[in-house]
Amino acid sequence: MAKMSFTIKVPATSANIGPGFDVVGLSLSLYLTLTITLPSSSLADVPYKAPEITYSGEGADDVPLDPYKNLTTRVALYVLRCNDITCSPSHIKIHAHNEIPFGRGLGSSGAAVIAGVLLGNELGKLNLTTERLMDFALMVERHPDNVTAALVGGFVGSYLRELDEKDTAAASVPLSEVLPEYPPDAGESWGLNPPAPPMGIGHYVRFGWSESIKAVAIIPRFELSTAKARDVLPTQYSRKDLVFNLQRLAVLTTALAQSPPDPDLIYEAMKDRIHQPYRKTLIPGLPEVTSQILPSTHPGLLGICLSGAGPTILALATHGFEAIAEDARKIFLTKGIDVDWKLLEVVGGSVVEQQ
Ligand SMILES: Nc1ncnc2c1ncn2[C@@H]1O[C@H](COP(=O)(O)OP(=O)(O)O)[C@@H](O)[C@H]1O
Ligand SMILES: N[C@@H](CCOP(=O)(O)O)C(=O)O
Repeated sequence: MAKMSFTIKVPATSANIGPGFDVVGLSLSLYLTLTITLPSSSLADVPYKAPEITYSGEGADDVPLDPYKNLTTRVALYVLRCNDITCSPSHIKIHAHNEIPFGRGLGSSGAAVIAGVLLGNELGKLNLTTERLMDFALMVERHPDNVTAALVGGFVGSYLRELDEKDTAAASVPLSEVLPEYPPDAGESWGLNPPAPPMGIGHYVRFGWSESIKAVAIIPRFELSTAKARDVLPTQYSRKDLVFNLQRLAVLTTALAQSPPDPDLIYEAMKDRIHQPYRKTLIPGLPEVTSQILPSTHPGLLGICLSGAGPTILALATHGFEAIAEDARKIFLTKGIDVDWKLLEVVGGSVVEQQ
């Protein structure tokens, strides 16, 4: 039987970049790559067979290989079912190779969600626009910073449109309804389609990025789920703290595009009072690393912050990468935490390629 295949390659992301909590994201050079093989001839006479998943790389020991439990294939099925396609094509094989560590603040779940949306779009031959792909991703991920950067690439800012009452209700359905448990028990029907997203939920703009700036990801060897790191955040903030972040974010989005980048401007512009102060209880060493590694002590450093919900630290720098990472390692070691570090580039967004 002749086979056809295609690949879906989705980058890692670092969200927030200090003051831009739930607003800005950066796509980085670590990838989740799916290779999908499907039979080219009809299998009308053969019983249906659900996708067969194999997996290598980060998370390989933990990730569910059951297509009704795996995040990526569940999201693909959500996209298909919202478009009146009841299941994936029969007899497909999906190999996932993942370089993005789980639960470290480098957007592994955002990448899995975008991979799933793109997979559903390809399998269903749906030709969805970028805007509609985003709608589906936002029904699962709910904050736009990682998924936008993972889909479109680069340094991006995004907001969620104010929805009317009906669309607010549609966009607020629990995740268990968006990604219900499948398949039904033998003999039972698949039920109604899951709730489709409202149209045009997310909007974004890509900022400039100075090519001289690289990202040092200092990755502690422990996982922190984004849900847990969101649970420690307050629901209300003082005007002083909001203005502190807004002032810095306004400067940061342009300062990172300037050549040469100005460390005096950027270091201060990457400070935050909305999420990092609350997350330090979950990440021993966070305040020390972000306050002791400075442009004056580490030439080349531009700014330093928590990556996404953590625990990874993101240092933006033009040179001196190793000294920054090794000194961060020393500080984390005083708290009993070992780290790995990677020098990453800012890259383009997701790519689907027919083989
Ligand atoms: N490639 C993947 N395939 C399936 N599930 C994934 C994949 N990547 C991440 N996940 C799921 O997302 C979880 C991590 O999400 P989250 O807590 O938001 O952290 P992160 O900062 O890495 O996005 C993992 O524990 C796993 O359940
Ligand atoms: N804005 C979110 C970003 C979460 O990113 P992740 O990579 O940790 O999933 C937050 O800060 O909670």
